[in-house]
Amino acid sequence: MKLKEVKLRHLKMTMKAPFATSFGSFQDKEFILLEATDDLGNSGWGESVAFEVPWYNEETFKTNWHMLEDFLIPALLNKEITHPDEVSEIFSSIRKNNMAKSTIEGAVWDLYAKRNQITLAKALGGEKKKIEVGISIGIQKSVEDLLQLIEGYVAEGYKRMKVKIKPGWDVDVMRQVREKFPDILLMADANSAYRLTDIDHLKQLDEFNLMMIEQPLASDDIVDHAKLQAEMKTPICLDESIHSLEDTRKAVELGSCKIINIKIGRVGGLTEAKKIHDYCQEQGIAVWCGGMLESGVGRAHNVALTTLPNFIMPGDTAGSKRYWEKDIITPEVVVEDGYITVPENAGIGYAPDLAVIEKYTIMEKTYQ
Ligand SMILES: O=C(O)CCC(=O)c1ccccc1C(=O)O
Ligand SMILES: [Mg+2]
Repeated sequence: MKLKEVKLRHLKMTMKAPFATSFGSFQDKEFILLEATDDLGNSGWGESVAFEVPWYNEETFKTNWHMLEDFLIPALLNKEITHPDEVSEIFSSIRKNNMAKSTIEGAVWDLYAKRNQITLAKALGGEKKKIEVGISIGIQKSVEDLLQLIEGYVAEGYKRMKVKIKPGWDVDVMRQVREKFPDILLMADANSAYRLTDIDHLKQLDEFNLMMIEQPLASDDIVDHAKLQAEMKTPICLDESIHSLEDTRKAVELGSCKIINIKIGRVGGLTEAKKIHDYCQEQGIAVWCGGMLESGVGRAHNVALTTLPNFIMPGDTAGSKRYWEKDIITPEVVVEDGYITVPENAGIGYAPDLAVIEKYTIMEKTYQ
């Protein structure tokens, strides 16, 4: 297959409610949608999960646009590609910029599946017909607000509650959540808000029977996480620290975590995500699929990846309506009783709605 044309669109969508983490709050989401057209006229879709501000990692949607326009699109246009795994090889001389790489690599995977008339899930080797999902809940104004939200999400059927924490919004909050909901699957995500010197404070979280604590320490650390894990009963899950299979191997060998959150963008695409999945499966390390407040296109990729067998814990891929008044795909991603039914149409399985996409588009540019 050959990519004959690539279109980048800069979209702006507004979430129903702000989402607050230890590093900042989001409501407007500006991001890049990529549409690649092959030699048969098929369209493959990818989404950049980089945010406007480099809080979560060093990339932004503008650095992604630059990388795509100046390096990544030219490296793929009109090149014969037999399998999407070749994309990461072609990009191997370009360092990092994983979210930029993943944007176009995802579109190539979608095209590959569409050309073979199979679902993206099947192309990846996934077999689940439905996937179990949880929900990630931002920092709230009051504990009452948080408890009320959790009550609603439990009633909707979400299988696992993830509560964002930061210094001043942690042990007491988790205690109150656990008291009110003694039996739910519960976890906390600190987004790197602590240091190893906070170890005595963090150890108090061991009381609450949490499934895991996600990324408590620095976003570039695996050494201090190993020291913390040795002292904590609660499993540590790494998010920000893991960019590749190599990072995963080192973290597992050091004992830095017992669980890995796989985000396709953070690791540079589906091929690397699958490698991490396979390695963790061999090592007995559980994985689950993280989220980046995606639109329907990125969400569809997450759904497909989660069909792989070692995604044994509910992910952060909530339904479209948790984020958007109107998502950009038809149908939207729907969660019923905590499950998403994996779509059966070829490729990502949801159809990007061009009319809706146009409404959210600020700028677009085509490359041939
Ligand atoms: O609902 C989602 O998409 C996941 C939300 C989430 O937790 C998150 C959102 C933005 C940046 C980082 C994270 C994270 O997983 O750390
Ligand atoms: Mg996280």
